[in-house]
Amino acid sequence: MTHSTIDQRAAEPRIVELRIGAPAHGGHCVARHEGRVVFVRHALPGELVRARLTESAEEARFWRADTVEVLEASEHRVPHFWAAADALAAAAAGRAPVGGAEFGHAELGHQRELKGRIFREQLVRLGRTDPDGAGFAGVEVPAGERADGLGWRTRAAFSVDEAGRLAMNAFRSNELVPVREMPLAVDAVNALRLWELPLRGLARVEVAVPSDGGAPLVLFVEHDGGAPGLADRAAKRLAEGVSAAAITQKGGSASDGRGTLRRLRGRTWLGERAAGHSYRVTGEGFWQIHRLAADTLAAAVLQDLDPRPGQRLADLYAGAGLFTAPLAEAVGAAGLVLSIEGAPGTSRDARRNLHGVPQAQVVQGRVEKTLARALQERAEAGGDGKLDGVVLDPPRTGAGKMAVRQIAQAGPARISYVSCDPASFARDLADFAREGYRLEKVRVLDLYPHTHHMETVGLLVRA
Ligand SMILES: C[S@@+](CC[C@H](N)C(=O)[O-])C[C@H]1O[C@@H](n2cnc3c(N)ncnc32)[C@H](O)[C@@H]1O
Repeated sequence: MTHSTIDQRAAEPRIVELRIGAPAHGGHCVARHEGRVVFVRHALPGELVRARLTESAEEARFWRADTVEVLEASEHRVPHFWAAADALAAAAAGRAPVGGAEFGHAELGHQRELKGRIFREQLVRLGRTDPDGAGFAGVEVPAGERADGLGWRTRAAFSVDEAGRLAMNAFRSNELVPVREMPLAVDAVNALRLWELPLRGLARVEVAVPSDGGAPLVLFVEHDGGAPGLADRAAKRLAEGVSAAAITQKGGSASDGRGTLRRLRGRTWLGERAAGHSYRVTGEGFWQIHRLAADTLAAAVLQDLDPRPGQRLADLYAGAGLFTAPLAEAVGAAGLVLSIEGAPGTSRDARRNLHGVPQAQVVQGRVEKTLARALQERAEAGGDGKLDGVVLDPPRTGAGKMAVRQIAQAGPARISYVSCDPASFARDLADFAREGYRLEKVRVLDLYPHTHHMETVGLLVRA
């Protein structure tokens, strides 16, 4: 019996005809084939499609499929804006579409409607919470967004194929698809024309551009033990003013403190501005991806937490200190913002960004391991170890029970929860409910147009 769920019979793909049902979390729609659930990509609710089974092990509870032909199209279907990500064009050419624009075949308004349905379903099913009771008013478009939903990514990561071409991965696959544009990225990324650089022998290329349009930083990721000088050669071909660095990955990324970042030209960091503050973000260090996200989220968090002078707050999963800086300003010298970030490189950025702000206490470590201890230390130093408010912005996996319990034990009156995943947000909501918190208000922002992702900002208060 095979334990692989990937359908290896590529020479003889199994095509099935499916009537498409509801949208599901993760960028799929649900269909049924001979009683079994099939998660179908690149289809829309109501459509009749022919789909290639991409995972179809007999023993699997559900299968996966990708649309290759639309027999009855939804009224919301539109031509895909990006050939490399267009599933139908890819199927016709006998290749897979690149991931990262999996909703590009739907009108933008319909994409947001689907995200709203998915969000509501996750909250009710996993969070036992009615989002409408918390004022959920549908997925919002951030102020300043382009009407076509393109040109928003300030960060992009590419692979390099064996022929040295800039490429991206197909969904859940090692298959590399060469690309010569990235329509979701800001113009400054496409203006680099990375696909024209000599990349053969490099592992990946990552690019970041400051949200306000400053000079880009290109990271050339070298294979461990790869030929020397490849990154230097590619960097020389970049336009003047573009910074470049090389990373040799030894099982991790530079911001994890396990890789090495080598300056090739210009700076190894980006200067970002948001919420009236300046930030330095090194190499691979975390910064919000959508050009409008940092300002939009900081404003939402400040509105929900409503910080006052002298208050004690915590910014958890703090990154380079995006929320810590404005919160520290609001609580003033008599207050406290405990800023906890796990990645050593990103935490070093936070330390630099908050240098000279004594009320911001930067702690590097995992929230679930450090929060209770940091508060205990404050209690031993004469405080009560309590917090007035908390903002948490965990990675896709969410905060988890241990972190939720420690946050609740600190007794904050207000918790602002920023989330990029409705499922983990919903699960954490259920844990917060067990600790006596309820969702008072929730907003969902479309900070990832043309993908299935969404950003949530929830305000929790004591029940
Ligand atoms: C979604 S980002 C948010 C960063 C920041 N709030 C911002 O908006 O720029 C999540 C951050 O959490 C960090 N992280 C992931 N797991 C963590 C953990 N268990 N404890 C602390 N930080 C963690 C990541 O390194 C990343 O910087």
